[in-house]
Amino acid sequence: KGLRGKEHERTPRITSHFSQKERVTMREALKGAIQIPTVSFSSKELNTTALTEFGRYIRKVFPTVFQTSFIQHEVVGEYSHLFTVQGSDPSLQPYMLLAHIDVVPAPDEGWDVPPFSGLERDGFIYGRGTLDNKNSLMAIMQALELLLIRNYIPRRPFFIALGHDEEVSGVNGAQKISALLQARGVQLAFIVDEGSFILDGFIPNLKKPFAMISVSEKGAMNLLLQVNMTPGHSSAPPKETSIGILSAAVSRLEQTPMPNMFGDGPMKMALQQLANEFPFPANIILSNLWLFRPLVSRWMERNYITNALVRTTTALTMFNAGVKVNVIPPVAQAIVNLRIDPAQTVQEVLKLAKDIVADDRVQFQVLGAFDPLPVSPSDDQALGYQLLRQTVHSVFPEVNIVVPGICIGNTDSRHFTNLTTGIYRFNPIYLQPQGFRSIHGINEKISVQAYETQVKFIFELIQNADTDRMPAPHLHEL
Ligand SMILES: CCCCCCCC/C=C\CCCCCCCC(=O)N[C@@H](CCCCN)C(=O)O
Ligand SMILES: [Zn+2]
Ligand SMILES: [Zn+2]
Repeated sequence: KGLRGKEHERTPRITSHFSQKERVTMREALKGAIQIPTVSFSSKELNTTALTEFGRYIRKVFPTVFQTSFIQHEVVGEYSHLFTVQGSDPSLQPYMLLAHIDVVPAPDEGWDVPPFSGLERDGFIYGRGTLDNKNSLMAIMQALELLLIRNYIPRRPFFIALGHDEEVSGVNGAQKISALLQARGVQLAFIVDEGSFILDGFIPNLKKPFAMISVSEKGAMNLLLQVNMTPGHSSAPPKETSIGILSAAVSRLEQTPMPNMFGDGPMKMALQQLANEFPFPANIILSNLWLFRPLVSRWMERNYITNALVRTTTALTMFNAGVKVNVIPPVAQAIVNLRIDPAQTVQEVLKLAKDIVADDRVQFQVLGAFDPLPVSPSDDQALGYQLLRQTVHSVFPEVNIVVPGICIGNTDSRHFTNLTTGIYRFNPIYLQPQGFRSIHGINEKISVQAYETQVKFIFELIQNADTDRMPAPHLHEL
């Protein structure tokens, strides 16, 4: 199965029809992946046994990928995987499909079925990772396996990168893969990663689902706030304690939202492109943002998810104080997790936070921070965006709106800005608000049908990418 003599040869298009046996095999393969508890608790606490087992598992369920001579497989950072698919036309710029192996913890409480059972119930496969992100990982590998079984030879070279520590920063997985490719002089046409969906029911009055391809992602900052006071006997307390001062400070942060930044970024473009899908008068309002921008920016604030799309969010996530019931606490500490709007920077947000707290007794320490990601192109010449748009239209003919957006969470793709300006975050599956809450929450699940469609999507996308022409021009879906 080498590429010798196959240079520039086009293999005929293969229809994405899967046999009953293949459909059973692919769903069982996903269940098996869910059963391996590749949990990242912290950057120092990964389940390395499970990560090793996962490496063995993908070799077992995708044998053709591992046996194909024009595909090179490397383990990076001990547990991450990089596949280099040569492609028969090296003159075409490569792209990358990205997914991650690790998942966040999932205590059994609250789940209808145990989170690592991979059980199927009423047409859904349940478990941690079914939406974030073993569905993508398995669909990418499965689609390639099925294409190879059908003797498909990709024209355009591409990489598959499977990070093992995305949930705790990606520094030992995605970041090392990125450095390795940079050292090899690789430049990518585009990257497709997790991070957005075909959104259904997120916007009141908008009945139709639409695909949102995230072209940027928010920055982040973990801020430690600390107050030190002289300890003493609780029978004669001072007027204010470290706990009281710190509580007031974090409460001010929670009660004072960061400024609404809705303006010229991807979200404005998204709402303009969605305008005609709304009933009167919202359609008129959204088509005339030059006039109604203040009204729309306030409307976006009303729901906690759309609110996250227009401003830096402030989440109080940890609080620690006190050593004994009758001791005035010497120190109180809190951690605030901020997600930074693409129109702001870490430094601007840090200053805003200090101004809101406005109390010199509170010390600030930035535990970790990075700026928002640059906005990837979504114009007619943006190959990655147009290929995704084309593939959405063919695999989901009922979805006629594709818009650019921003990703409110962080993804491994942020480690690849050195290799490409085209980073697109998109999972080809329908997501309702309930599904959104299940990500990192309880009863995360994917329908068997949605997973099969995700495999079909990647199967089509790989073939669509094997073109040297741009997909048909973008007809503004207004
Ligand atoms: C007008 C349109 C309304 C749209 C509503 C938007 C709905 C948002 C949909 C999906 C967002 C899901 C985000 C999934 C990606 C999150 C990945 C993730 O959890 N990353 C972690 C990384 C942690 C790294 C350690 N620092 C995270 O962000 O916490
Ligand atoms: Zn994820
Ligand atoms: Zn996650």
